Amino acid sequence: ETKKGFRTITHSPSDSPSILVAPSMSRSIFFSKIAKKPEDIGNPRPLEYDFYRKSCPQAEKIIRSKVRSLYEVRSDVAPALLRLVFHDCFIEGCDASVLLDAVDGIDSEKESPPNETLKGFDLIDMIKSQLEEACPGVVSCADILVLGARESVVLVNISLSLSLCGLLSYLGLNLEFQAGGPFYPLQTGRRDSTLSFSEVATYELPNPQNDLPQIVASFASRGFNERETVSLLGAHSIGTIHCRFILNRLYNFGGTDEPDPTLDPQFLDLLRSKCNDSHTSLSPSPLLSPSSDDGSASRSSSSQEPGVEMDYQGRGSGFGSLYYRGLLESKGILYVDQQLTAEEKTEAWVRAYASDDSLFGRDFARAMMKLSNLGLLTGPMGQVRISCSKVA
Ligand code: HEM
Ligand SMILES: [Ca+2]
Repeated sequence: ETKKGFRTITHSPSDSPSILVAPSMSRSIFFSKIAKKPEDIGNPRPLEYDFYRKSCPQAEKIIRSKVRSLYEVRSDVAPALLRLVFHDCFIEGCDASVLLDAVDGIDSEKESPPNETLKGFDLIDMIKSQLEEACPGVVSCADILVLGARESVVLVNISLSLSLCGLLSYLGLNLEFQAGGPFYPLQTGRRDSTLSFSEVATYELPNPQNDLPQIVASFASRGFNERETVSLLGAHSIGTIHCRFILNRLYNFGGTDEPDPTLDPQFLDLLRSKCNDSHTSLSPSPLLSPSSDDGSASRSSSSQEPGVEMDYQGRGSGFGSLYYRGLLESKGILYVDQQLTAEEKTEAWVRAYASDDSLFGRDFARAMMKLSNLGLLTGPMGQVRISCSKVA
């Protein structure tokens, strides 16, 4: 009873000025309707390395092997889990709030417009059910999200370096390669929220049409500097962008009836060949015009929607550096991506990462650790859900 409504906000982004928060959406008003402050909660416990060592010693191993086995059969596993952790941690911290279904007429984050094309909920459920078999009620969905994203990053890099190794040995070059990319250590012991923050997600997740000052302000409101922001966007090395997010750049940029003039002309042709004009009327950007569509319906239909692979040249190797090299050649797919080269203060980092993979790897790993530790909700706050989409 009193458990429901527990919420700690160690990190409260709207306390700091954020141009992305609509004035009408005052957080305190929103919370006061649904959140009760617990009377006697004790001190929150810090995270620990291998938090589950006694309660569920095989937890991290189960997550790793499940992500790996899913990755072998589904190529979208890594991008789905990586994006999911960003969308969870950015909104009220890493508390699995993004996974909750709507209940009793309260909208869920999942259904908020910026989350309409999120994927990977089914993957989290599969991992969770294996953990529930091994240790019922012990491992939080929030920890599954951060650990699952970390395993995805490692896998992407392993497979990329292996394919590079394969190519080199095919060419008769026997160079030694260290497989595996930026692995980052993560502490555990996060707990799951009992609340979903639909309005916060709607107004505070960055929009693909944001310009550089908006991107910088948005990430700064979560404690990220420009260097960290540029490195995090390197996540856009993998996955798919649906056409709806870039149609305006291709056909009618800022109402001009012309494409975005900063796009490389050949690249523009390539993107147009994947996203033709007829899609314009079919799919207005949900991020520009929030719709009342059911989130799950548009999620399943978005898998059939046309899109552009982020590694569009089949570039294979190079999580990070090839994304940044693309930006230097005016071949950013999203408007936000290309905005990273709009000013010297961020372009300098784009250049640095374009030419130095290991610098990028280190910075990305550090920024992912920081992202994974936003807004901690630890015992005795929150709860451990049994099913990740429902409050326990
Ligand atoms: C300014 C900040 C950002 C904006 C506006 C943004 C926006 C977007 C958009 C519009 C898509 C395409 C979604 C679709 O077509 O379904 C996307 C995909 C993706 N984003 Fe971001 N993003 C941002 C930052 C990040 C960060 C920080 C991460 C992770 C650390 C991330 C990870 C991903 C991944 C992995 C995908 C591919 C998803 C997939 O293929 O399923 N993004 N992003
Ligand atoms: Ca969250």
